[in-house]
Amino acid sequence: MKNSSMYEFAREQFSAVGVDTEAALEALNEIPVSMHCWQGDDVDGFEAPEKAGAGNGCVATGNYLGKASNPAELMADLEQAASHIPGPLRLNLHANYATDGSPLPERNELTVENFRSWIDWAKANQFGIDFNPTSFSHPKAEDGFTLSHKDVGIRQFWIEHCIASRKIGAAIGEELNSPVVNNIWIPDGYKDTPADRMAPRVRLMESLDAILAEDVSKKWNIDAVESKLFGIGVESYTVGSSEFYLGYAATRQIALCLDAGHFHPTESVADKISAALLYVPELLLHVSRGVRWDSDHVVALDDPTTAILQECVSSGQMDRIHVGLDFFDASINRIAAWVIGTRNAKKGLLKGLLQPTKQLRELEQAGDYTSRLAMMEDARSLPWGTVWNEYCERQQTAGDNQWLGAVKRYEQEELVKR
Ligand SMILES: C[C@H](O)[C@H](O)[C@@H](O)C(=O)CO
Ligand SMILES: [Mn+2]
Repeated sequence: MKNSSMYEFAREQFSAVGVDTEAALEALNEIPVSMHCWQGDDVDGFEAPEKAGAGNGCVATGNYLGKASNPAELMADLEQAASHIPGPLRLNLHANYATDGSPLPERNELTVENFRSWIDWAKANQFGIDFNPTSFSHPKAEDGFTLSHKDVGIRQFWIEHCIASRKIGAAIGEELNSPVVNNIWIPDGYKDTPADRMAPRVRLMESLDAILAEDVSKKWNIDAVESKLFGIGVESYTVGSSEFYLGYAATRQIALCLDAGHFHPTESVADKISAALLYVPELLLHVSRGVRWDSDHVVALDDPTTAILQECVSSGQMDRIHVGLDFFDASINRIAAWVIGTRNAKKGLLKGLLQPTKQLRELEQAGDYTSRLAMMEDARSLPWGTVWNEYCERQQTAGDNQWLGAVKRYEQEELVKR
């Protein structure tokens, strides 16, 4: 049976529970997903090799062939991945991926011109760009402290880097006519029990205030802050904890980043969305998959991930939520990792858009929880996969089970040469 006939049948089934699949497909096409550049090279970046790894708060494990090691390779790999992903995409760029300038300036002196090739690439490929200061993998982050460092000189260096990143974000946003989400994540914390939990947090708060004090266009640069529960070597105390950043983002009215891997494994990140949005203007999601810990596995279409993405759309707050990805798996083909994870994020959004939300809310309002559960559970077996394949077809992108061959060919033709 052709997918188009199957789609007509699926459309009727959704329509029977009050869901308009055409409206869902239109809405899906309005939600960009920000693909992170760092899946392509295990978070290495393009700076001097001696910097890579120093004070690195991110661990990619595996040694799959074909890692990108220069801008041309990373851009080609991104294009290969994007060709198998339907709908709008953005590029989530880290400051240590600066391409232009020889030698590259220190991080606190970076300017938009150091990212000129990325801007040209984004224009050519119709991507928006998001940005991140890189406060790790650097000699000044070697002891694991940056914006909360007790040394005022080191703190100042990272403050200047974050200010430079905000200016870069605003300039890119204006040039691409698409605001840049600029997300601050720092690795700061202690392996062992601290004697003073307050002082580093006061320093972090003051550093962030100094960063935000710089007048940068709010129209083109959206500031976000990302919390974390713990990291390898930072098991006992993270300066930028969830409570710290929720309070900070709420009081400074900036965006809060929720990384799905940065909470206790039994916490529901989906449940945090509506609560946080009462107090912060916007959210950035780092869609990721923690396996036992913040392992940054490729996004799967598992229940917790689906719940997060469903909640984004069913909350009716999608215009205040930015969807970004954050995983890095070096044990499998890196391009396939991007394709699988990004398609899954989009599938989760589609599943949310295909939920009979209005009807479920009416049942809830009427106190008919039996029917609410029955409808919610029956909705799970509606043929959303057929609607997804219709979307892929309309976007001239391969449907499920049809894209991997091209990625394997690219591996044989390009990646093996590296
Ligand atoms: C590379 C990213 O900035 C990083 O993954 C950060 O977002 C994070 O989640 C660190 O655990
Ligand atoms: Mn993250």
